[in-house]
Amino acid sequence: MQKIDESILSEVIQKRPINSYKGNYGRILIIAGSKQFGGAALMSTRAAVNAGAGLVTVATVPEKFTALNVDIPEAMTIDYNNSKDLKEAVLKNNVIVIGPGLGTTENTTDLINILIKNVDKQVIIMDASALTVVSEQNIDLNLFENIILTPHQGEWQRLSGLKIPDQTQENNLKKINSLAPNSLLIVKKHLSEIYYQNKVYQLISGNPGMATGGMGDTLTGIIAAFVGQFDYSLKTVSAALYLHSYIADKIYKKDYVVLPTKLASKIPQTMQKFACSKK
Ligand SMILES: NC(=O)C1=CN([C@@H]2O[C@H](COP(=O)(O)OP(=O)(O)OC[C@H]3O[C@@H](n4cnc5c(N)ncnc54)[C@H](O)[C@@H]3O)[C@@H](O)[C@H]2O)[C@@H](O)CC1
Ligand SMILES: Nc1ncnc2c1ncn2[C@@H]1O[C@H](COP(=O)(O)OP(=O)(O)O)[C@@H](O)[C@H]1O
Ligand SMILES: [Mg+2]
Repeated sequence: MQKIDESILSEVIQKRPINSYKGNYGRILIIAGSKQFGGAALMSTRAAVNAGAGLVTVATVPEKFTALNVDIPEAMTIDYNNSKDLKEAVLKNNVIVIGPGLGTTENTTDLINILIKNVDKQVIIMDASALTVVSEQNIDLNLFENIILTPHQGEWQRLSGLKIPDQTQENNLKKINSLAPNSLLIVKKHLSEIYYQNKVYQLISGNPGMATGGMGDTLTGIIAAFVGQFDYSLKTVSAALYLHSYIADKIYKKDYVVLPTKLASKIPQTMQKFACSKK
């Protein structure tokens, strides 16, 4: 089993070419949030914008537009219950996050079905409520050509049927190979693991200060921005996962709890540090 360490950051994070423009850095659609869980959409979006995504659109409930526009004016907003707008956004964007804060209502099932009908080669990052609904409704994950799954251990238990003590690397590998062999799976926990193409990779950073609501939502935004700017590969996703915990570890040296909003605020300076450290 390979470890994911700091060297991945300078390997993946690139200095920007002088004549580049926002269109070079990914079009990200984040389908997230609900009346109850607006913060999840905000935290995912903030992380995507701060991690350098070129253009970010959030599909959410209109009640959250003002909060989003005030907190993250860089992002655009659409109503996910307007299926025409959502369909257009799915077609237009190349990386799509679905799940944070959606809740497990029929509405979330409808959103997943719209995605299934309209998606082609876009990279899907499926998290949180979308994973729970997929487990409950037995939705076939193989309908997505490029999919990254980011369950925590509770969500992975629902998806895989494996109880937490049984979530060994061997069992997880077997399960993902039968559920969605072409996916990239991140099982989030202390020392998160990536399962990809029949191999396991383990993160060697992170801390218990990260055990706070919104930390996973923030990760989805970072992964989306990285895939949008760099490429869809194991290395890129590993770098996104590492950056998240790397910044959290720096904050944890001084702060008892690692606030997701604080973590997000430190993404641009940390990325610049690794981009500039390249020879
Ligand atoms: N501010 C916000 O709007 C927030 C919204 N959130 C949203 O709330 C919805 C429910 O997500 P939750 O994850 O809270 O609830 P879930 O019900 O999906 O997961 C929690 C369950 O999983 C179990 N569990 C086992 N191992 C776990 C682990 N390592 N980490 C977390 N849980 C573990 C817990 O005991 C509990 O039974 C999602 O849509 C999520 O995105 C959360 O992200 C928190 C912040
Ligand atoms: N004790 C811990 N050690 C290391 N990382 C942790 C710890 N607790 C939580 N994390 C990390 O924080 C994130 C939590 O994700 P998640 O449970 O989905 O949060 P939320 O849904 O509230 O946004 C994951 O990346 C997980 O690995
Ligand atoms: Mg989560």
